[in-house]
Amino acid sequence: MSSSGVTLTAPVNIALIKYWGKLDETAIIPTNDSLSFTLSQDDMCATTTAMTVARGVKSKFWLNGKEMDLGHPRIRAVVEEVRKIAKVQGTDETLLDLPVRIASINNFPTAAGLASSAAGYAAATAALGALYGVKGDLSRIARIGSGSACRSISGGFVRWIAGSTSEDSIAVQVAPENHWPSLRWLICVVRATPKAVGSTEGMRRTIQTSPLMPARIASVPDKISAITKAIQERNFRAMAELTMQDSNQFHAICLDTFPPLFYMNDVSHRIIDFVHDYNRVKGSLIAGYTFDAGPNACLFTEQENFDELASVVEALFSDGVETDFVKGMKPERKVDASKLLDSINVQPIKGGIKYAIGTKLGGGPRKIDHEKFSLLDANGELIDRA
Ligand SMILES: Nc1ncnc2c1ncn2[C@@H]1O[C@H](COP(=O)(O)OP(=O)(O)OP(=O)(O)O)[C@@H](O)[C@H]1O
Ligand SMILES: C[C@@](O)(CCOP(=O)(O)OP(=O)(O)O)CC(=O)O
Repeated sequence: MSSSGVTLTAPVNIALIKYWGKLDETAIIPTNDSLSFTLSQDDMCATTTAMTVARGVKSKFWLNGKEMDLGHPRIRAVVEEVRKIAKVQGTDETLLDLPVRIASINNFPTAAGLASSAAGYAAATAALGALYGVKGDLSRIARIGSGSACRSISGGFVRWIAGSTSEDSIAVQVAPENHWPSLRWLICVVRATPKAVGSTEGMRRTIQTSPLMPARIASVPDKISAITKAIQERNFRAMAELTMQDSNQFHAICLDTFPPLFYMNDVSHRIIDFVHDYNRVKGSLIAGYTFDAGPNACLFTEQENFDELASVVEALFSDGVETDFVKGMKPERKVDASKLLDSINVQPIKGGIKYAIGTKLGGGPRKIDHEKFSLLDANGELIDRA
């Protein structure tokens, strides 16, 4: 009954210079360029299967095992755009006319400020693109699903060029995934439940009400140039400073929005204090942070400091009960942080961080064995992989 199917994974990306604000809400044209770091899919990813089914069978979409509305404007826009481009490129129209089934799962919290929409729409775009044989740039298709998704179409460091039309608002790679192999990330899950105000609504409110927003938009081009140079030169200090400052500015803009957007919480603020104090104690800027639209902290450092950073974070913020605190890429060894902790002027918050995910720089979407890992059976029905 099924005619063809594709299964693949797509990565999360975390912005170092944030996207926040749209000039065009439907086409998702942002107010400014943004620049991100693609995380390894060995640790965090969205997995998506897309397949055509026989005429007369209903098209369907499942997210994390739950059926969703395929008529949702964003997912529908992605399906329609992939089909439109495939048609122009000469794909057989009988294939494009068949009903489609899509199933996706995230192996990390959904809608909690950990860029699930980025990985999810990049996976959907790449899977549909492969299903229909689309060639060329997929980033502008992923962008109409969720702006930040365009950056998950490539690995390494990626810049989303704002552009001014649906055609020229695309993501391009600034440096490949093997450019800076020593970088390590520790994604600290402070809260895994969906946030109160989603990014789309939050940025709409900011555009309408924040008097500080024009100054931020004007400051972004210089920041993009400076961070691109820092990345090219593998200058950790410059990259970390620019990233932390941009995260802080983004959250200042959120507070300047009316009514205000409180994405970070007390634990997030304590983590920020900790990173600055840790750098002070170490006598050098060796760790940085950035926060998306939620309280979860994305900490980063280089490989030589990763084990110590993970141990100190665990000592200060874990509940002390969870034995498997760091998931994903684990530290090679536990470091005795007691001496260091004596010098750090930050009060612990026990249980403030539920768990952390260790990871590094990674590549763009990758096809996986459809027969083995498909989320749909041969009839296009959901396979329970929970
Ligand atoms: N794997 C997926 N496939 C398709 N759509 C997804 C997937 N994962 C998430 N989404 C969509 O993205 C929405 C969540 O987006 P939202 O921007 O609110 O959160 P987030 O992406 O986790 O956080 P942020 O963008 O602030 O980092 C979900 O409600 C769903 O509509
Ligand atoms: C804070 C951010 O993570 C905002 C991401 O916003 P989304 O891409 O989720 O928003 P929509 O385009 O409305 O879907 C910053 C960033 O990733 O650049």
